[in-house]
Amino acid sequence: MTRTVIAQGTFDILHPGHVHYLEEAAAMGDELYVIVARKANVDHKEAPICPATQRRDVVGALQAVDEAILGHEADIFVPIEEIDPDVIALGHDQHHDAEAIETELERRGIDCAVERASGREPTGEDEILSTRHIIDRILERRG
Ligand SMILES: Cc1cc2nc3c(=O)[nH]c(=O)nc-3n(C[C@H](O)[C@H](O)[C@H](O)COP(=O)(O)O)c2cc1C
Ligand SMILES: Nc1ncnc2c1ncn2[C@@H]1O[C@H](COP(=O)(O)OP(=O)(O)OP(=O)(O)O)[C@@H](O)[C@H]1O
Repeated sequence: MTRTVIAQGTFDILHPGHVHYLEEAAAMGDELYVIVARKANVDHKEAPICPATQRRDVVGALQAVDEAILGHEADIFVPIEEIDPDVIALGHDQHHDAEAIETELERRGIDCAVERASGREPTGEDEILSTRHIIDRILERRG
C-alpha cells in the first residue's frame, strides 16, 4: 500500500533549506506530492517574485519530489481531497496550525496525519537558507 505524503510552500528562490524539508517529507512515505502556493494565497509575507508555474517546475525537478502541482486558487483543501494523502508534512516554520488542519481534515473525512519537518541551519558562514534573506542580499549587492 503506497504511503503518500504532501508538502507545500511558496518555493520562490530554491535553497538547501527547501531541499532538506522536501527530503525529510519524502522520507515520511513512498510518494511525495508538493503543492506550490499560488501568489494569491501567499498573504503572510511579500508576494513571490517568480510565477507559480516556474516555482512548480523547479520543485518538480528535485529527486525527492514525485510530483509538484499548482495549488488551488481558493480552497487549500481541494488538492488534499484529490490526492487523499496519508501524511501532510508541515515545514519547520510554516505558519499553519497543525491542530486546525487536523480538525478540517476530520471535518472533510480525510484520514491523514499531520507532521512537522525539522529546520536546516546554515553550515558555511556564507550560507543563506531563506528566500527573503537571499532577496535582501541581492538588493544589498545589486540594488
Ligand atoms: C495542507 C495545506 C494545503 C495547501 N494547499 C494549497 C493550495 O491548494 N493552494 C495554495 O495556493 N496554497 C496551498 N497551501 C500553501 C499555503 O497557501 C501557504 O501559502 C503556504 O503554506 C506558504 O507557506 P510558506 O510561507 O512556507 O511558503 C497549502 C498549505 C497547506 C499546509
Ligand atoms: N532553512 C530551512 N530549513 C528547513 N525547511 C525550510 C527552510 N527554509 C524554508 N523551509 C521550508 O520550505 C517550505 C517553503 O518555504 P518558503 O517557500 O516560505 O521558503 P522560505 O525560504 O522560508 O521563504 P522566506 O524566507 O521568504 O519566508 C516551508 O515549509 C518552509 O518551512
